[in-house]
Amino acid sequence: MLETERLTIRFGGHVAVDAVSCRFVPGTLTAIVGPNGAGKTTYFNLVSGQLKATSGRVLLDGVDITAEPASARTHRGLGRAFQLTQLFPQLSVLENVRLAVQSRRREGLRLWSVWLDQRATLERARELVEQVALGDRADALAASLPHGDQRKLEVAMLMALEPSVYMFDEPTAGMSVDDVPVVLDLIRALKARGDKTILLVEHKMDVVRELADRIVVLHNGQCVADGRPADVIASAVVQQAYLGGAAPEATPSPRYEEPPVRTIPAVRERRPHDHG
Ligand SMILES: Nc1ncnc2c1ncn2[C@@H]1O[C@H](COP(=O)(O)OP(=O)(O)OP(=O)(O)O)[C@@H](O)[C@H]1O
Repeated sequence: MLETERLTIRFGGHVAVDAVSCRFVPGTLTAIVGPNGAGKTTYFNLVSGQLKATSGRVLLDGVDITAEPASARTHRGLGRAFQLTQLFPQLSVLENVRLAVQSRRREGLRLWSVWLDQRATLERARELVEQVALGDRADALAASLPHGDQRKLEVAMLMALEPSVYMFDEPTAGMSVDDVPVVLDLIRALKARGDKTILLVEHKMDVVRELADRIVVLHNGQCVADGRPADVIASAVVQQAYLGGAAPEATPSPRYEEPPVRTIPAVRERRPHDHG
C-alpha cells in the first residue's frame, strides 16, 4: 500500500501540491487527472523522491519513506518509468534492459552461479524486449530509437525492476498509433495480475475510462475528487476543473459529497494570504 498524507510542496510562494492525502492499494489502477499545471507530475516527483516535500508524508507499506532518496524508494519496490535521461544512449536496447534486470537480481559469489545468473538475466531481458515489441530492434542503440520506441524501452526497464508499485506518467505521450496499444496492453496485463499498485497520469480520457478502477483529480495542487470513474467523471467538480479552468465554489453539490467520491470541500480560487 502506498499512501500520501497531506503531501505538500511550495516553490517560493506557489503551492504546487497542496496537502494531498491519498491511498493506493494493490490490485488497483488509479488514474491521476487534472488540467495542465494541476500538479500531477510534481505529485509523482514527490512520491518517487525526485522532489523533497515541504511537508506531509509518503508511506509505503506503512513505512515512512518521506526522507528517503529516489534510489532507496526504488529498492523498496516503488517503480517509476525511467526518464529518457536515464537510458544509456550508447548501449543497445537489449543491454539497457539487461542492466535493469541485473540491478534487480543479486549475483552469487561463486563463478557457476554468476554464469547461471547472467544467462537468466539475458533471457529475462530478451523476454522483456519482446514483450514491448522491440525484438527486431534489440541490437539498435537506444539513442537511435524513435521517441515511441524509447518510451517502450522505458517500460521494459521499469518492468525489469519488478516493482510492487508502478508509476506511469503519460506513458503513451508522443507515440504513434501503432505503439500506443503495445504499451496499453502491457499496463492491462500488469493490472490483470491483481497484485500491483498502479498509478497513471493520463490526459486521454478514453484511456482513463477503460483502465482506471479509481480516479483522483488534482486542481491547483489540491485533490478535488477521488472515487469511482463514472462518479468522478460525472461530478460537477471535474466538469468545472476541465471545462471552466476555474476551481469550483466552496459549496459542493450533494452528489459528490456522497461516497464513494471524496471531494475536498474547501476547493476555491487561491488567494495570496492562503499559503503565506
Ligand atoms: N521546479 C519548479 N519550480 C517552480 N514551479 C514549478 C516547478 N515544478 C513545477 N512547478 C509548477 O507547479 C505547477 C504544477 O506543475 P506540474 O508539472 O506538476 O503540473 P501537471 O499537472 O503535471 O501539468 P501537465 O499536465 O501540463 O504536465 C505548475 O504551476 C508548475 O509551473
